[in-house]
Amino acid sequence: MSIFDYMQKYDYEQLVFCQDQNSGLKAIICIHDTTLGPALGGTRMWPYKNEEEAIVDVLRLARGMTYKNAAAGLNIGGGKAVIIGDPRQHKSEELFRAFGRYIQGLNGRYITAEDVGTSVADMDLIHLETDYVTGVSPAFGSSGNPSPVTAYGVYRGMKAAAKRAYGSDELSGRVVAVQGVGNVAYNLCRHLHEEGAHLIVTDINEENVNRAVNDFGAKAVGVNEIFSVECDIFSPCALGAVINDDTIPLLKAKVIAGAANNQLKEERHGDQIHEMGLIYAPDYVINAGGVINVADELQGYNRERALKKVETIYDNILRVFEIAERDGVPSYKAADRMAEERIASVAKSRNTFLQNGKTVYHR
Ligand SMILES: NC(=O)c1ccc[n+]([C@@H]2O[C@H](COP(=O)([O-])OP(=O)(O)OC[C@H]3O[C@@H](n4cnc5c(N)ncnc54)[C@H](O)[C@@H]3O)[C@@H](O)[C@H]2O)c1
Ligand SMILES: CC(C)C[C@H](N)C(=O)O
Repeated sequence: MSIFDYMQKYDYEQLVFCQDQNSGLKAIICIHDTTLGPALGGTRMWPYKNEEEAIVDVLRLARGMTYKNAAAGLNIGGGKAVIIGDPRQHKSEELFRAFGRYIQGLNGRYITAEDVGTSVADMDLIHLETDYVTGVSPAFGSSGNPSPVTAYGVYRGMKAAAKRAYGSDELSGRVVAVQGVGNVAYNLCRHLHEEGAHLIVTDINEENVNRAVNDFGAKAVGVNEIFSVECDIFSPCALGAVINDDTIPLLKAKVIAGAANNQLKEERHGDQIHEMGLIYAPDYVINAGGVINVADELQGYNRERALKKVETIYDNILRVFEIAERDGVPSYKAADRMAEERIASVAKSRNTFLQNGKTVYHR
């Protein structure tokens, strides 16, 4: 399919290619939809094999942010950026500053933040060239690393999913199996441990496993074992596509609730777990804490206000289950409907009330 055909199919607004010979920057910024507000989404740095792989990724990720931001109740549209390169080798001040200048050139239509392969330090460099970056160091009045706040949102969403499955959101005594104990999941484990949940963890990084074992008394298992352990809740917090033909038959949990993006390998896997009676908290609804936190910076960052908003992930997850019941669909489809209904209703009200062609922010 041609790029324009694909953009037309999912109604993308803009795709921007950025090249800077001096720093070696090769980046792509994608703005999917700005109905709700400026497009906000992180910058991923990844050693893509070729340009096509990078284009496909940025298109998919940007559309995902439209849904994530809408479902979270933010007045923010969806976008994302990718930098082609190895984050362990190709980072430099010049590269991020060049990238920042391209973002500035979009004059606020796209606002960036952290994603896989980028950090607060990288955002600080981008910030030297543009106003349109979030997740910058707290020293600049910004919100810093989004991961702990993402974790808090996942914890809240997990409680809502437990309520749906077991009639109580109490996690004390529940067994939670966590796949990947990195930045987000370490903080998630802390919340779960404090509430009295029992943790089973795995990671390809031994140091991360040891940290969870030592700090929270977690039981460590092998990376393939995690899918089949006896537990109440399975929490995918590593990479995407872990709910698939191979793993579904192994799962013992009644609830799936974790931080990873794109957990379902294909939509049909969402149908399959629904038919099996599993309670699945859709990934982009439960892991929206990070973007809710960085979006708060657009009003002048207030951590208390941001955390209050992150708490509403609990209600958003329950609302998804209500829509699923209302429409007789799996929860992943219900989440899409929740996001689409909100975008459509705001678009309609703008058509009705906007007469001067200017953008207004509905708060
Ligand atoms: N950081 C955020 O604020 C945020 C926000 C939304 C979504 N997410 C998503 O949540 C997930 C975790 O993000 P993070 O920031 O904690 O990343 P991270 O890299 O810090 O943690 C991921 C962990 O998973 C481990 N891992 C990778 N492959 C594995 C495998 N096959 N088996 C077991 N462990 C494996 C890694 O070693 C690492 O410890 C990612 O999918 C990310 O896209 C993160
Ligand atoms: C804006 C970022 C903090 C968003 C985060 N990378 C996510 O996937 O939700």
